[in-house]
Amino acid sequence: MPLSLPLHSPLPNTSLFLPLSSHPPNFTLSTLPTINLHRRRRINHHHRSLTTTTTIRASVIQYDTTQQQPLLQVNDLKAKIVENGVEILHGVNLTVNQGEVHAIMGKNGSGKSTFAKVLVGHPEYEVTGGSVVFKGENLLDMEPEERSLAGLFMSFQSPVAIPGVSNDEFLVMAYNARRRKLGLPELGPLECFSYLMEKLKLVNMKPDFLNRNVNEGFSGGERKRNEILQLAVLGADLAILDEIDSGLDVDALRDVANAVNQLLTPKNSLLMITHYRRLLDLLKPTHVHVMVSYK
Ligand SMILES: Nc1ncnc2c1ncn2[C@@H]1O[C@H](COP(=O)(O)OP(=O)(O)OP(=O)(O)O)[C@@H](O)[C@H]1O
Repeated sequence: MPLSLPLHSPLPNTSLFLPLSSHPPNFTLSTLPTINLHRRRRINHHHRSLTTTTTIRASVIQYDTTQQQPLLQVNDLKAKIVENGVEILHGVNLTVNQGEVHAIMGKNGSGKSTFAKVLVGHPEYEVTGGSVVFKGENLLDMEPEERSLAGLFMSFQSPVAIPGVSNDEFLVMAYNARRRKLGLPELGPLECFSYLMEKLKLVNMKPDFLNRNVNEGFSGGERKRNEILQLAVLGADLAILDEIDSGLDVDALRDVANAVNQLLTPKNSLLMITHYRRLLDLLKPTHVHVMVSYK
């Protein structure tokens, strides 16, 4: 069923653009448009209503009526750019429960990528206020690597190359580190090989990708596909995909969406940033948030 709200634009109701000091209790769900959403097979609800969110200069206000286990709880998160001290996030609130698929949309420069990068501990940003709880733990106290080992995964808009490290070396190293963290024994070379082959198939990638250095010489689309391979291999409780659809041709987009859909379970969640409806049609979000710059 198509969404009735033009998802690429801010909410039409200007009364929703709140002053920065406003909090969700000022609003009730009935003041917001409720949209019938695609039925998701993995959730046993025949009908879900879409929770619409508005953001003021990167302040997300969310209306959540679900009762599932919270995976990520962001409360009044504020962050600035380290280099110039400019505050980009002015108090973001967001809750992602297990089994949910959230999409963040909004204009260029509204702070979507900054928000995602702050969640994974990107060194360009400094958190100046608020809290982030991930799986019951204070995420902001963790180093970026610990966040990843704890089950947070992010695909970047422009994933970087790692010269001199082959894809399979990287994946085996990262996967075994995650297994250790989960208290599981490391996989040996043969077990790893068959595990990686299975994941390559899921993403519809050729085995020769494993021998190439991570992202070195990869086309834009290959880099994006490779990000999903990393997600498939490492697994994640919360996967953040930042514009995974940009620059992908039709076949690659379908492969990426198929793989992501197969990786989703009622226990894990997805937070995707996108400008395009076509990804929403393929990944069927349970919640859509619109980030709006307040000037
Ligand atoms: N490291 C940085 N140095 C300087 N400015 C930055 C930095 N990171 C973010 N910004 C600025 O912060 C604002 C938000 O950027 P961000 O990339 O988060 O926006 P976005 O909503 O993801 O945009 P887009 O849709 O274009 O990807 C922009 O004005 C951007 O120029």
